[in-house]
Amino acid sequence: MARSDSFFSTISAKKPRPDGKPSLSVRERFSALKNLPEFLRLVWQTSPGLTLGNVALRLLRAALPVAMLYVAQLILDAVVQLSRQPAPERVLAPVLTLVALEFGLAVLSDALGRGVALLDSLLGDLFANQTSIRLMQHAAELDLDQFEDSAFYDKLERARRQTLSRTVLMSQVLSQAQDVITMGFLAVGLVAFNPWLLLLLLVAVVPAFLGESHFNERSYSLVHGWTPERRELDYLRQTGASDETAKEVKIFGLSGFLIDRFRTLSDGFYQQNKSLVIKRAGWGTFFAAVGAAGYYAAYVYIISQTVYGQVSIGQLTFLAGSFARMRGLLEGILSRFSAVAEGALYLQDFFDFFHLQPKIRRDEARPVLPFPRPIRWGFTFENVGFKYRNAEKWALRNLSFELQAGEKLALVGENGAGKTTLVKLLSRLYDPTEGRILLDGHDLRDYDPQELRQEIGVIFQDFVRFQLPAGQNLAVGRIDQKDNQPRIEQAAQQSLADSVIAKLPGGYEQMIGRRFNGGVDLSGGEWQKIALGRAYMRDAQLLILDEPTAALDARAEYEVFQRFKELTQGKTAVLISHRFSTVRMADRILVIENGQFQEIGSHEQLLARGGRYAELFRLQAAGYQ
Ligand SMILES: Nc1ncnc2c1ncn2[C@@H]1O[C@H](COP(=O)(O)OP(=O)(O)OP(=O)(O)O)[C@@H](O)[C@H]1O
Repeated sequence: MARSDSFFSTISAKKPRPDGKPSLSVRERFSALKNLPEFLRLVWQTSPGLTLGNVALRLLRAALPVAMLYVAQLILDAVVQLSRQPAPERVLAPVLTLVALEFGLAVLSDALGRGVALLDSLLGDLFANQTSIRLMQHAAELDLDQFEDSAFYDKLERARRQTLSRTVLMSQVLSQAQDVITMGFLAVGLVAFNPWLLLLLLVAVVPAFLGESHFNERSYSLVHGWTPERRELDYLRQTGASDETAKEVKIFGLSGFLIDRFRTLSDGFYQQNKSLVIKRAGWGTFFAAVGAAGYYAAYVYIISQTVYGQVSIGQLTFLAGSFARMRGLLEGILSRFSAVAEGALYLQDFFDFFHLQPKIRRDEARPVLPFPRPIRWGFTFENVGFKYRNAEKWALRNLSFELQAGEKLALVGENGAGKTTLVKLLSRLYDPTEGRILLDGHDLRDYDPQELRQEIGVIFQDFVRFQLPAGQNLAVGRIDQKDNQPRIEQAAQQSLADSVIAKLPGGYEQMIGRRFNGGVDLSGGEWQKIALGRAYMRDAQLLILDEPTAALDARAEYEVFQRFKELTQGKTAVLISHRFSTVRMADRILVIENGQFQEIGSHEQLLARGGRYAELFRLQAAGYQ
């Protein structure tokens, strides 16, 4: 074998992982075990009853192998004894009693095994469900900004993927404890006979353990390092075959492109994994042979002791059985140790994810102001600047203006000008990088973000098309009112969604979207009316509509805005639109260009001013002539 391929060179070289980090050392692996107590605490919290039952059954089961071997020894010795007596004096009854005892133990062992498997599976299912829930809860608390960080996504992805493997880890840890106890029982018998046998056992098993743990470490490194690519693979798989993308994939003939990329990535992983599993199989065979040699050496020794009359035939079977069993157990314990250590490493990702804390949250150390009801003066932007994570360019800079209480303000600007960003800052999905935003004279950060969001109704241009029944799709605007049918119907009337719902076969109960059975899809404009209804579900003091009518026909748009003016009387509203027919209805219009303040004023004032707004307005008006 080439030097570079040898096990010893790979174990010593600390090869870099595909993600550039060095591979994990044995010490790192041991230190990952520190995650186990916290993990076991979570298992216990999942169900103390099932956990206790599981441990009790496993303890009982741990004692059975040595008991069965001992009964087998008694049976053989009794048989040998009997065979030496003259035939008429032989009595079978004591032997049969022993056989019945062994039969009972065998049945008990099987029943306990099944009981353990049952409790493992129930506990595992509960644990997987609870961790998935915790995962969703925690993800919901985090900042939007964190979701835009790819390292965060990788963490989330690893944490999510491990929901199932963590239940495996749980039974591995419990089985480990069970096997250690069984080993302890068996070791007592073996040491009593000859302590050297125990040493022989270690010599037979330890190299296999080292090999196994080395390859586990490499396998973890490989999988860990490939997380971004595996995320991309999932994305490609989803894009290549999903209802949402099928239309464009077909029209643009994208399937070949997607499949090529998938093939390149998946082949890369396959090749790296293949070389690893081949090496693993080779070294595994070698170490298994070493283990077998150890076992047969011990066997020969025990046989010779039997031949020379040092031990009985029954003891021979007990010792040989003990040794074989211990070898199996020790191998299992050691290799499971590296699997457990590997699982504990993955656990690190899981806990890391839970240790991520949002920045935008109520600061307990800072006094929190009650949200003003009603808002008295409004919002003030003071020299506000914002840069997205990892972005070179400022999305907004030096922005100062006032949004007065009760005012309808329209935002105008070309694509990428920063309109949506402004709205995200207003609803505290992000905090400004520079400057500050005030509400009634106080920094927005002095209010509870939760309360602030309750007072704001925002419909974004990329609103979510929830695959839910029509009524609930509206109710997501205020989910605690999901059973308040009159309120849902009122919101539907206000947003014109009522006419859409009237045409659905199932009315408010009709599932919308094609993902689930019996779902009906809507047109873009119909979806928009539903989304708009979400804003009316709220009793918000500030309503923000980010291009709410882009997909509506001219008549619907006119109606929506007539209603919008009526329905938001006395409320503050921000409206983003590229249609000037809509924009001109606002009290004032703020024009932004390249993230910078350009001008502000009423439609008439801005036209008279002859600036950017007037230019854009005339440009659009010319299109209609
Ligand atoms: N999540 C993000 N990460 C990095 N950059 C972003 C992100 N979202 C927006 N940007 C950038 O910030 C700038 C402003 O984007 P924004 O969405 O606020 O523009 P907009 O005026 O709403 O555009 P449109 O009219 O196209 O909706 C753009 O240059 C955009 O590329």
